[in-house]
Amino acid sequence: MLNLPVQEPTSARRTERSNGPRPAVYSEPSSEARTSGLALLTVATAALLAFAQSLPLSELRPPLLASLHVLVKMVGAAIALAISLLTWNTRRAQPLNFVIAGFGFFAVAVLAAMQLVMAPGMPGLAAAHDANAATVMLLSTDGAAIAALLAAALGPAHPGSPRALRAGIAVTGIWIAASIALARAALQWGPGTEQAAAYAELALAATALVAAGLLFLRHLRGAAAFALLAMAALLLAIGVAGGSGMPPLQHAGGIFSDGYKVLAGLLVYLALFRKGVLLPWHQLVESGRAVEVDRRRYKQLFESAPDGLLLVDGSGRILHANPAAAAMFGWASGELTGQRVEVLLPAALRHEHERARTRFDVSPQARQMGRGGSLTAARRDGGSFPVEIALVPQEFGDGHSTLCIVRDVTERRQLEETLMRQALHDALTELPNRRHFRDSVTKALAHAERHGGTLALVFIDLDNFKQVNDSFGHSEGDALLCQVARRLAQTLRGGDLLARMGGDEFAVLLVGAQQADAAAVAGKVLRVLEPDFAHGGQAFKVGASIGITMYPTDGRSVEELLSNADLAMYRAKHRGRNTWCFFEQRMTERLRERSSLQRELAHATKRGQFELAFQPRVHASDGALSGYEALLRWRHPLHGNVPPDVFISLAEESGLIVSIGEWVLREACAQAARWRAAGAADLTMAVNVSPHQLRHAGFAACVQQVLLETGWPARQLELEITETALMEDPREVAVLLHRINALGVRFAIDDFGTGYSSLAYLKTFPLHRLKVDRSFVQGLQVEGSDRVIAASIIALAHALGLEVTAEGVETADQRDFLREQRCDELQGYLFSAPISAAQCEAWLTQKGIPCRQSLTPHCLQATYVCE
Ligand SMILES: Nc1nc2c(ncn2[C@@H]2O[C@H](COP(=O)(O)O[C@H]3[C@@H](O)[C@H](n4cnc5c(=O)[nH]c(N)nc54)O[C@@H]3COP(=O)(O)O)[C@@H](O)[C@H]2O)c(=O)[nH]1
Repeated sequence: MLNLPVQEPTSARRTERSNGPRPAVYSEPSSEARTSGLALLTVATAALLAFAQSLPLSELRPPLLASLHVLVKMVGAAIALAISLLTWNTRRAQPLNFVIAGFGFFAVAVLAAMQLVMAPGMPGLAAAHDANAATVMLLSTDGAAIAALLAAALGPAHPGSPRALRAGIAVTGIWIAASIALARAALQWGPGTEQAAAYAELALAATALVAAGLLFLRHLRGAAAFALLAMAALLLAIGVAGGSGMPPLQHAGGIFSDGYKVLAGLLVYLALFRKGVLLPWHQLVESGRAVEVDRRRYKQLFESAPDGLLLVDGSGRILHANPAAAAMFGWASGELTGQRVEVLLPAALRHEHERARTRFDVSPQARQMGRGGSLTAARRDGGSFPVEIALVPQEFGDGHSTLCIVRDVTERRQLEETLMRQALHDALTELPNRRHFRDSVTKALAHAERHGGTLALVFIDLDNFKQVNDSFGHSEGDALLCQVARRLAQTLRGGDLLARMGGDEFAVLLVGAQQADAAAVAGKVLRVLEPDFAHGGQAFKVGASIGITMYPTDGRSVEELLSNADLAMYRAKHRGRNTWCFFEQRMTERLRERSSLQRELAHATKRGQFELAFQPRVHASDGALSGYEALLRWRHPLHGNVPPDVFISLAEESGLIVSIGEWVLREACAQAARWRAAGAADLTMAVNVSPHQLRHAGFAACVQQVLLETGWPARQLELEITETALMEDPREVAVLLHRINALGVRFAIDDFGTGYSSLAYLKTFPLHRLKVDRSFVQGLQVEGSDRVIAASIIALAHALGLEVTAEGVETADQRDFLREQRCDELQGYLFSAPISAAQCEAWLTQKGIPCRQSLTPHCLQATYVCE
């Protein structure tokens, strides 16, 4: 059986000793029944004594009577001595008032013995047999007993300090010495002191009665031992009063008087015995039982604890191991006892552990679970596993030992690793994520700063990914991202950190790289993305715009480097995508300028800084005017004309495009209505619509409202929507366009050929026109793919029942080719640049509604070269 160390730690015992005896011994349990039994016994004995007093003892012969009296006195002295010895031996378990009472009874014992020595017929003192001296001794003895009981009644019930004990001993000694001195003085007194002695006896008896009352009062307050003392004081009072005026010996009355005193002494002995011996013994038995209960409880806890518990002695030997520890380390229960604790460690760690244990033994300190990190432990079969331990130094009487609490953290460690992996890696591509990347850059920066190194951050944003995602669905998009991640990972070196920053953004950290290295990596990235990506029978083309920042020239913190790389990447996008760009300081200046422009844009409408320009569209067949495209112009008081390419994107970023777009729509329709009123009845007004406007819930209502307000016929309003905007959320957009189309409004798909539209979806939109992007038109001069593409787009549009407008027509060759391909409408500088409303009005007024008439150069005062 496992014997747990349940004794109190020596340190605890030391503390207790220094604090003196436990106060618990004074919390005497009430024992009313036993006290009443004793009271009955006392009363019975007293009654017996009273009865005995009626016996004819006085008829006994004087020597016999004297012997009997001496015997009674000897018993009394012996009891008094027993009381004082008991008190001395139990002085640590007794309260101070009882100890002082016990010391008083020592005086009683000594003085009673002297009385015996002084008795007639006893060999003894020189002054023996003197009646006065004997009376003094008797009075001193009785006085000592009564004083002792008074001390018990009035004295403090707390433990006595050594000083108080010494004082008690001194008083006792003084009392004895004073009594002897008085007895000696009494030798000089003449006869006739009997009367005074009788009064003194009566006074003592009265004092004993007072003591009895006080003791009884203390008994009533809950201390059972005082009941015995109260009864003792009462018997003493009877004894003292009964013996008053009698000669000390050879008198039957004196024997009875001393009998009461003997009885009183017995009760005092019993009271002190109960207090000093019985109660502590009961408490000892009780605490022994409690200790046993505790021992069982702790044993149960030890054995059922889910953690491994090992009690290891100072030499590293296992004293006890609980079943969980045995199971954890692959040992049978009980086998670990007696083993060295190092058997639980892999061989390679044992020596180091022994040294650490020796250091620990020199100054053992408790260690909390997991504080010292995790350790590797060994199973009996040689397998290892991670553990955390807590150490609790133990100090018992048999030397110090250590309780080791061992926890197998294998599962927790696996979970932590999984969580850590999830927290630092992208779930889709399994590449390090943004957080991981930032952490790595932070560390690399710290290292580079210390060692004067360099870093390059290559920020990669895929071109056209959004269109793929929107057109072909997210699963295709995800598959494409995984392929991109694989290709990038394969093309980079092992030491380079490739991360997915989110969406279609990737980043590479190149430690120790110079500009040339970063440029080489950017070039490699573009090359590796060049071949088509294939998934689900589809082929996708994905390019990338790459921004590069260098440490330390372009920034010194992660935030700065990342945001500058982002700026450089945007620059690359503006440069036409699929290229890379190093960060330059002026990019941040441009950013600042853009922010300030964006703030001013918010006030441009109410400050009247917006104007519309109108670019004519002509019929390809005869060059007759078919309509206008409204184009927004921002006349900035300081910056002059801000190009729409700049401010439209700012308006889109800030959301201002919704209100600005509404202003354009209203102005364009109002203007067209005025021209209509002037006779230009059949013209179409085309207005550009941003994807942000389409996403705005009130767009359809806004169009309806504008048409109502301006009176412009819905069928003569054409909303131009870019291919990309259509494909952002094709289903939602189709629903919206059908709602607006129901009003009669027509739709043109703008910049066709630059985006990624699905022909399947094109059929679902209520489209009327397709505008061929000017990038194809401008490539028509030379024989090549653009001619083929433009021709195909026109044919496709016609096949879908759409009219075709070619944008950016600048030369007659372009016009002729487009005519040949049966393009319906033409728009471009060849016919007119965008012109102001006033210029258009001047022309309309002069010519009188020239609908379906050839435009002439002079009338539009613009670069107009129509034949
Ligand atoms: N959502 C809105 N977008 C608008 C609005 N107003 C303009 N825009 C868009 O801004 C982009 C730039 O427009 P802009 O600078 O006005 O350029 C237009 C023409 O000036 C230009 N163009 C026309 N003919 C020629 C030509 O022969 N050669 C040549 N190099 N450029 C020419 O093309 C632009 C019109 O393009 P498009 O809209 O695709 O028909 C532009 O994307 C505008 O759409 C607005 O109110 N809302």
